Amino acid sequence: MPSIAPAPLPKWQRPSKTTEKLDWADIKVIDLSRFDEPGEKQRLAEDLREAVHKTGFFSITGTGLTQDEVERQYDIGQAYFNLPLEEKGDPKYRCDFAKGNYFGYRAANEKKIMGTQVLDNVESVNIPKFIPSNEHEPFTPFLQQYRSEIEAFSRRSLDIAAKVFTLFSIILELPEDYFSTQHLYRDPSEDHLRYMIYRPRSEADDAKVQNTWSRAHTDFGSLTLLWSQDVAGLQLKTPAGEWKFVPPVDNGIVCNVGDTLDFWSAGYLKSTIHRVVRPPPDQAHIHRLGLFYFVRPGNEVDIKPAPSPLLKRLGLVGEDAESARPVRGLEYVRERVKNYHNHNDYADMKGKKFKMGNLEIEDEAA
Ligand SMILES: O=C(O)CCC(=O)C(=O)O
Ligand SMILES: [Fe+2]
Repeated sequence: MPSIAPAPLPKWQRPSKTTEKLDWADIKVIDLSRFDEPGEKQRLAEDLREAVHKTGFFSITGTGLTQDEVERQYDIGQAYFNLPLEEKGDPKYRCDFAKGNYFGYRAANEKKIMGTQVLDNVESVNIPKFIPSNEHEPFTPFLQQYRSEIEAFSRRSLDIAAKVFTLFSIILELPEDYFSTQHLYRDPSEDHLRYMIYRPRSEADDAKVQNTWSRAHTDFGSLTLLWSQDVAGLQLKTPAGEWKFVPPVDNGIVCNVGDTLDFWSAGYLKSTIHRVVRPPPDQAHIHRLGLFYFVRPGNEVDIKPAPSPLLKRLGLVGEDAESARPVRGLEYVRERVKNYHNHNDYADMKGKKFKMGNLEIEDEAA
């Protein structure tokens, strides 16, 4: 097939940071630039321990990605969302929520929020890993033009995540590759690179839904990489139950632990509740474009507490942890996506739990 040069794209403009005084979370920043030097991994793991145990949110810098490489992904995302709805919303390329399949396009304005008439304002597209088992998953022709650079970025994202998994393994006193080998690029999983945009609503509509742009939730997989977002809105819930804004970190990536890693570590690595609210007044008009990589567990991987000496000493896993009938990676993620998205109303889930086999997670603690 002759290669066709991709259409040139308008540059995405990074929005200015807010000048409002917000209640920011204290986020640990881990610099990965010396990751491969002797003793460095161990030092970084120690530095990270408290943050992952308390909230599971932290930032990484020194990832090897340049600003230009990252912004190119925003250019592609912006151009994609500017397509007419008939094109990006073609049913062939949409998420199939009835099956819990999150690959493809999720349209805005199709679901109501918290029982009101106010509509969901989020559009996203989830791009699966570029491996043979995903050949028939949705990947729209527009994005296909940029396939080689999207694929390169997707692969590098998981390479970065693998470094974080190494730190988690060290923290739990497991072999260094314990988690990274359960999240290999070549193995089928629900991993995806995501472009996501929130469309501003009127102040009056936002007020009807308590300013909710994305309701409180935990992430469904193992680890989320969220490229530094200058439009404030993401908030995490602290162990004391307070909502705090997650601060941007220049040329950094905010990371947060998801449900499956929380289960895998018997709750030692925290999958913390977070949400997105209407941005502060100086940013509330901005179309809030975001870039993410969601790492999910391998489809066939057993989600059960790891045989970690630390977790055993803490009494978090018993010696017999190996015998319970575990839930598998694909099973958990598909069921969780279905439960979350396959309906017409993003209701308030305060106090509700999601259960699957021996796994249970609170969507939002009361
Ligand atoms: O848009 C954001 O800042 C966070 C979105 C999020 O939490 C998610 O998509 O899981
Ligand atoms: Fe999330």
